[in-house]
Amino acid sequence: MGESKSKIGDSTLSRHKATTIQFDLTKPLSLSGPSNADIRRNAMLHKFLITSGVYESLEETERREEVLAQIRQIAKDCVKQVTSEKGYSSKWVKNANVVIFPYGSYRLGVHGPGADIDTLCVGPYNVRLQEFFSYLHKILAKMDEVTNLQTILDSYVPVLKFKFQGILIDLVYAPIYFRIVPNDLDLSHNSVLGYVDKKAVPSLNGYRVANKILELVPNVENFRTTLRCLKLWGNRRGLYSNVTGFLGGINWAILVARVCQLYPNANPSMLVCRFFRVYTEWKWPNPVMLCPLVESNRRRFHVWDPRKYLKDRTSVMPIITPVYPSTNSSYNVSTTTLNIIKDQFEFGKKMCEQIELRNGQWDSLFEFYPFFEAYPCYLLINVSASDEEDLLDWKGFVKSRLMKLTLKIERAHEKLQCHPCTNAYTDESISPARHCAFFMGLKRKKEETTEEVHMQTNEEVNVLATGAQFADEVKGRYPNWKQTMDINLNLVRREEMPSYVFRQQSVYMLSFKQLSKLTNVTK
Ligand SMILES: Nc1ncnc2c1ncn2[C@@H]1O[C@H](COP(=O)(O)OP(=O)(O)OP(=O)(O)O)[C@@H](O)[C@H]1O
Ligand SMILES: [Mg+2]
Repeated sequence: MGESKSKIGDSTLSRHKATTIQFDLTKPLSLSGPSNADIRRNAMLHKFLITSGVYESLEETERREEVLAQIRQIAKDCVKQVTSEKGYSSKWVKNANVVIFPYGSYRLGVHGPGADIDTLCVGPYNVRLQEFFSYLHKILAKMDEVTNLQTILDSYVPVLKFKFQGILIDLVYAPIYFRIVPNDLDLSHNSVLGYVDKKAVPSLNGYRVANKILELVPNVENFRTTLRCLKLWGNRRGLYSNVTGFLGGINWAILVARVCQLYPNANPSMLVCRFFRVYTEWKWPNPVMLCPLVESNRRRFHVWDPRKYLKDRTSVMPIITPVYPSTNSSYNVSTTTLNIIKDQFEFGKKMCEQIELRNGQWDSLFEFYPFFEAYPCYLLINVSASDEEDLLDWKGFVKSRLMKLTLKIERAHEKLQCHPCTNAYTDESISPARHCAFFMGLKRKKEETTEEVHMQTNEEVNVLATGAQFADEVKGRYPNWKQTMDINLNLVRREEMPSYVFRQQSVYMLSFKQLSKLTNVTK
């Protein structure tokens, strides 16, 4: 096929040495287009995607647009009201404006049914983030169409999360140093970053990144279809979750976009197979980048660069955002989760080879990962609170700390390997609104033995002690912790797995379309 493998992730780099990291972008690996067989496989893939329910209905698309229009109006009223209450003239109030920029998977055009809409709201400088969120929170709390309202101010990107007519919205806000925010505001040029506070840059960049990705791929439609495939695949193989140390939407988007650049004329079925070929060959921690790193003369922001910054040398699977200031979007991936991801990519490569060789079915590639069969023992992390609202915040916090638990166990028990499950489960017999459970598979590391070995009693005791320590730390670190919020950890053997896990697992295994209609399952 005239393809060259030589430059994938470059060199034989085995350890993270900044000086030997490959920063140059290689040229396409192949300019070949699809053969007749590729065209047939692509048609089968397309059918498979439709039956898997990754596309939303026209009705839902229209509803999303209506919801965005309503949110724009509410946000605009909100800035007007805050401006007025702060004593600005009636002219200021009249001119107070916001511009809404959807980003994330919605902007990329790859969102499935039930996906969130990530929305950037740019407002005037006189309405600060806290004021905007607090005012908007009050307005939304009174609306019947709004549920699950949550303001998260202490995260890297402060966000207001809510469901509007059942559609999940993640709203971020950036006040800009303009007296009047023009409706045709252009965020593409780097100079726009000079008009916002440093803290607002990550909020603006979500939108800038999505736009840049679309600009940098050779064929947007092929990119979209391939990305839909990989998002579905990642979900089914238990790899779709940034917070648990695997890969989130942005990571999949950049990984796929790079493959599209390497094979500019390939169709989606080819690109899916090339994806696994490229990333099973990739020499991590060489970074995946879509364009060269851009530095600014003013050096106002940190641009990811292990040649300059020691901290950036700890990235194990760098996937770099394509706009200034570039960051490593996969900072949560650890050596443990990278190994799990690599194993799964090998699985993907094997399945694709069979599909290509024997004209196999796509189902085999997209098989669900049998998480609850894969390990002899599991750590069960029970999380509870007194009501639904408290549980929502508390379990979110616990989930964001699970990565730390993985590292803690592996550090304390060198022989063990941890595999966090990306889904949360609920024992319906307790009270779904007040409890949920996370699981981690545990086994001896590969080099120890290829056989499954149950943990010894002293190991079990030690793991539970590490777990108890983790539980205390999480409670201590959670700023809104209450006596009624609890977390406890137990070990469960595979044969003793509680039955609610299997009932809910089968719910997860339903297609996305059906899944989005079920409200009692936590993503
Ligand atoms: N780790 C990160 N680094 C840089 N940007 C991020 C990161 N996480 C999220 N973002 C930004 O926020 C956007 C929305 O994140 P989100 O997790 O909703 O992904 P998504 O691409 O919308 O996929 P999904 O369909 O799962 O919602 C991303 O597209 C990206 O621009
Ligand atoms: Mg999203």
